[in-house]
Amino acid sequence: MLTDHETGLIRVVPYSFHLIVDFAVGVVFLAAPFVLGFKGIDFAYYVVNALAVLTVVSLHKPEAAEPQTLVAATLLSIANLSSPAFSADEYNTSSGLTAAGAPLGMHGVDPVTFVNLGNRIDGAARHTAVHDGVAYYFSSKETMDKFTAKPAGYLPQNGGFCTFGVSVGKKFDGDPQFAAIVDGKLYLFLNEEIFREFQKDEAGTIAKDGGKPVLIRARGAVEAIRCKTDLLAGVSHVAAFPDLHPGKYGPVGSAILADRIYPQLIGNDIGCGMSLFALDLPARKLRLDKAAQKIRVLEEPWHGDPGACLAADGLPTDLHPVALGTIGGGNHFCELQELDSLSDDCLLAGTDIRKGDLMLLVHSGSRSLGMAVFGTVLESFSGLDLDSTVGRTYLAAHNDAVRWASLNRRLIAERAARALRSDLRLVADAPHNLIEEHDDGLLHRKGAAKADMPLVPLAGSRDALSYLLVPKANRPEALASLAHGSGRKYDRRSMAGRAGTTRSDRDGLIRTSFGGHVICEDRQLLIEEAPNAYKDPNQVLDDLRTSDLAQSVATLKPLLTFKKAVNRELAAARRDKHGGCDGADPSSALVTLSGNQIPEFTNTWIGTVQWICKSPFRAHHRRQNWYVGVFSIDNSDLPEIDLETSALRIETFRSGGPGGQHQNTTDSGVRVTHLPTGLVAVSTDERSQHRNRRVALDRLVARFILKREESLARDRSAQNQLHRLLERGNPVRVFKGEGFAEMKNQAGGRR
Ligand SMILES: Nc1nc2c(ncn2[C@@H]2O[C@H](COP(=O)(O)O)[C@@H](O)[C@H]2O)c(=O)[nH]1
Ligand SMILES: [Mn+2]
Repeated sequence: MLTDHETGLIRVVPYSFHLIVDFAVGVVFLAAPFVLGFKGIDFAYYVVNALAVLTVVSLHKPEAAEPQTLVAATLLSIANLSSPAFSADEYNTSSGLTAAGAPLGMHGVDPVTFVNLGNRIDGAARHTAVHDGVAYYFSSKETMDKFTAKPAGYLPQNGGFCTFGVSVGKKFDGDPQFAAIVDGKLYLFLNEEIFREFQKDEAGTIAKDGGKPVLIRARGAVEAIRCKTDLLAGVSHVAAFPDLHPGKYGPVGSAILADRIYPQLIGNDIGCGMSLFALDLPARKLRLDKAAQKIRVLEEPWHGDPGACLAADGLPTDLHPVALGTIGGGNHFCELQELDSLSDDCLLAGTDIRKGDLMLLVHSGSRSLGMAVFGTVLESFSGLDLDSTVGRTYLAAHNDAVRWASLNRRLIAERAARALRSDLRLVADAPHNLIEEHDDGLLHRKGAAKADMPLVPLAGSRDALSYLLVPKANRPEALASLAHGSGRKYDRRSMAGRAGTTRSDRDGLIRTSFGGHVICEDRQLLIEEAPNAYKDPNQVLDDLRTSDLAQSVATLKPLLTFKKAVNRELAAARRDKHGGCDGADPSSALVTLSGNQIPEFTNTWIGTVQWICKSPFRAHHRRQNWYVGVFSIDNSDLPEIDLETSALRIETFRSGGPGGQHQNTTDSGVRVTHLPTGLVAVSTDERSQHRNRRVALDRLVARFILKREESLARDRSAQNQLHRLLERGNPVRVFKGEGFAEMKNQAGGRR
């Protein structure tokens, strides 16, 4: 056995040598305090360290590695408790961990010999392959290579859980001693008794597992969704899809019908969705390296005409123009893909797409517009009544954000297409975070694609195929929705230990197994969004197919994924200014106060506050005096909108909206102007003037709230400049030390 010292002078040494060195260190540490006459804490320090080293060395038995494995296993399982590892939910890894700490599948039995020859042979740790976070042992390199080339051909069904258990909705250990191969697929069972039960009705038991894909693949999330929807009043129907996973406010991959509006179910990225476009450029003509340079334009602000674009899409001409044409952070992306296969041309007749075409898949939402809209109802955990002013106002602003997000995806695609000198046409636009008014209630889709349309994209990951789906129309229980992606397997925080841990690992993250490129110059984001953070999209597709919810008509191969580029000149300038660091730490903070004695309180703080202490963050900095400027900002004079006053001008006009013939005979369109602010809202959405008036008023209120949010944000950034006015000296309060003890003046008052 060898040990690998990644940072040592001699990297790989025999394990026995490693043990001898450790043993010698232990003996020296034990002898040193006696020889050198140490006492007290020094004595204890050496003895405790010596005993720890010698205990670990003594645990080793050369012929069997179990003790170390056990220690590692215990530590790892404790570590795993604190970071959700969904793979434990999807795969049966009850046989423990490998020596390297990965969960072990199939009880260490070689799945390839089992499937190919029906032989149950134990694999060896030296032939280990890891798939989806689970390790499998193989009896030879040949079987391991076979598995790596095509894992799906050898993996046990139902994640290695007992097939009979799964058929009755339970997850029991699947023991390879009790196994069956049916149609080339491997099924495992808990014990002999259960295995005999299975033999009574093989086909029936296997068929039953196909009906429960969600329960098998995401049990934790299903339990979470049940809890969540049990707590919400007025929920009448829930549909969950195979990409289901826990989200910040609620389950992602779900459609929920309720009689109230639950903004929390949608969160702040209102209108997020996937839009797929076909380019007029065949993949064979693409120069990937050149395209990678050109597509960086997406990081620059967009310089188009926002007013014209917004108006053309029936949106207010000044609705959040600043962020238009840009992707945003998180897992949003613009991906250049090749149409890899097309299953049935006639199904796609309308779209005129062919194998070998270049496509763009854009995933983006409503940026800070959605955040501002959500910010107005952040605390409405018990939902909003559709007939309340706040409910209608939220929904109107939400609807605008959904349309804004769709327009934004189109603008992003147009920018990318222009950079690649190509035209483009829309193939599918499917939002997946939105609320819709339906006859039987309010349909909340969170990470569930709107599927009452001919084609729906299903995103894989930047290193997996994506798919184009045709939804099945005859499944009302799916609430006109579908899976939107593969869904997260690991949360963002836990990705730090799962990807990009070594330099070569990190370098690998910007290449894909399809020979593609990834542009993501934010290292943390690159790791958080690594392909292994996601479930297998092929499995999601399989689940959709077996549940008869959709069929795939095209596969899309990722070539170039754009997420985030750094403007190198700007970054260098910023680094120079901040003396080598990027100046990313916050230099000011905004504190909002409420209550009735605010002036009395703030008067004792406004001015300069001094802190006397060596900085715990800058150990070598000699400075001991730090100053903070405290300024008061009063935003209580922002006007409230009052719809009952004569401050409104309401005009009607002949509408070009969906009024059909009706539109020519009456003035159904309504324009409302709020005279003090000049804000205008228009509606031609409805046939009746009365309803258009209501919609326009709702829009006006929503726009007013947005304006307030935007102006507050602007004020905040102006106020952040205040720290430049800081006076160093003459402090109103002085604090000392890491405990911030306040220093008093001679009269015993504040200094
Ligand atoms: N083709 C790509 N798909 C990706 C990428 N990163 C993530 N994804 C998939 O998109 C969905 C988006 O999920 P959401 O809940 O945040 O809307 C996710 O489930 C993945 O399947 C990528 O770079 N390329
Ligand atoms: Mn999304």
